Formats: sequence, structure tokens, C-alpha cells
Amino acid sequence: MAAGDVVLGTNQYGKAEVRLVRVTRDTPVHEIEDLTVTTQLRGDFTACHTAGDNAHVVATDTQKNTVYAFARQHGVGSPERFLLRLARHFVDGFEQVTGGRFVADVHAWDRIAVDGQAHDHAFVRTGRETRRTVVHVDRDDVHVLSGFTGATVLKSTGSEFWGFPRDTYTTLPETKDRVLATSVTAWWRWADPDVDFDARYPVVRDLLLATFAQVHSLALQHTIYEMGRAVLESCADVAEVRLSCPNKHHVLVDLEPFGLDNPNEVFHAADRPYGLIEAALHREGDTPVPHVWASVPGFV
Ligand SMILES: O=c1[nH]c(=O)c2[nH]c(=O)[nH]c2[nH]1
Repeated sequence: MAAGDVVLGTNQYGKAEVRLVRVTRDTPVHEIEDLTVTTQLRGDFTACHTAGDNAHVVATDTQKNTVYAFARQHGVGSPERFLLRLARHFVDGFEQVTGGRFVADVHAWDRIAVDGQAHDHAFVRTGRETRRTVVHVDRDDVHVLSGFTGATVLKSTGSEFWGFPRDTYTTLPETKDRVLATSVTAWWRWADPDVDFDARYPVVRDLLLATFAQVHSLALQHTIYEMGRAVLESCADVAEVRLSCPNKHHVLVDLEPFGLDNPNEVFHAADRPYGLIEAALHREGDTPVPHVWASVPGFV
């Protein structure tokens, strides 16, 4: 190869955001599982890029069909297991596939209550957080990230923010009692991919949110550090935690022009701009895996 020749670098491809709804109708009480699944394969796909030779290309349409067929054949269950099963299928079934990135979002539904009874087959989408998972496979090197996005939480007290530097451009008043609100995006990396994901997911999620509630916050940075620390201190199976939290500012409204006081009761819930507070936490001595996190977009 001559100097200056063009070289194909990292590449991956697949079907993005396959919308999958599986109804389990073994009994009159149906269950639904609603996921958005992305599969992206890595391996020897050079000839397709450089010469248009598709002999190695597992079509993205085939990948999509596999998602649906696996949902029928094996069920869905925990999104992590579902992705691990898909990843194994592609890596073991096609010599040219060495690994990939597999992502699933889980959309939660609740049963509609009719006369106080949960309906058998009518559901309403909940406003809960979206559970997420990314599976990263490189031959036998398997990493599973779990997490969620869109958990909107608020504390009406127990939050302070003061002691920050003041310069010509600082107008923000110091406060010993403010509203703290955010929409938590959390990811954690399992130390080992052999986990009872469905049992452990709510434990980690609840611990993160309970810590948000319990920490007397001196800054959102302080709160998210404590959230991550709580998980690493009590969950030996979690190796690393990453949190991304927009500070949903609640600004006290000046009611003085109307002859009214405002003792921390009436706020303008500002939309934009917002502070964006992000942190990654791991245990000392832990081996970092930046290539795995690189598959999670838009994160520290
Ligand atoms: O918790 C906070 N952290 C900041 O860094 C910050 N900056 C700001 O204006 N308000 C806040 N709040």
C-alpha cells in the first residue's frame, strides 16, 4: 500500500430502532413487551466498502427479521439476555462477524384499571423511566451496560447551592433551600455479564433514586456523586456508574410587584438553557473499558 492510500477504519452497520411488541397470550391475561432494538455488526466487511462485494454482508433486513423471529422463538424476557442471545447468534453463526453493538430501550406499559381491577388485555403507557441496555461483544469479550433515561425527579427542599466564585458576570443568588429537579440518565456496567438482570435492575434503579431523595444536596454534582457511590458501595456486581443529569432550574418568581411575598412557594420551571451535570465513577484499581463506553453516545 502506498503512503497516502485511503484506509477503511472502524465500521459497524445494522438495523436501527426496530420496533418490537410481543404479546404473550398463553392465558386470557396477556403480557406485552415493547422494545426498540438496534443491532450493529462488526467484523470483516472491508470488501463491501471498498469493492461493493456483499458476500459477507448480513443484510440489515435479515438482522431486523432475526429480532422478530427470536422474539417469537425464545421470547424476550430481560432486554440484556435478549441482546446477548442475538449477539451470540450473529457472532457464532457468521464467521465474518466478530462482534457488535446491540441496544434496547424498554417501553413500560401498565394495565388499565377498570372498576378497580387491572384489565386483562388493555394497557396504558406509563410515564416511567425508559430502561436501556447496550451489549458490546468482541468475540468472547462481552460487556453489558444497563441503565435508564427520563426518570424525572424533584426535591422541594434539602438542596443548597452556595460558595461558588462571583465575578462581574455572576448574578445567581446563593441559596440554602432550593428546588432540585432533574431527569436522570444513568448507566452502569456489570462486572460480569452473568447477572439476573431483571432482579438486579430495580435494585440499582431504586438505590439511585433513593439516594437522590436522601442526600442533602450541596450541588447537583454532589448529589450524582453520592448516587453513583451508593451503587458502587452496595452492589459488588456493578463495576462502574455513569450519570447525566440536566439541572431543571426552578426559579423563584418575584411577586413583589403584586404586593405578595414568595417564601419558596412559586417557581418558574425553566426549560432552557439548563445546567448539564455528568460524572463517571468506578472503584480504584478497576480496569477502564473506554471502548465499551464509546458505544454509548453523548456521554462523558
Ligand atoms: O447544582 C448546581 N451545580 C452547578 O454547577 C450550578 N451552576 C448554577 O448556575 N447552578 C448550579 N447548580
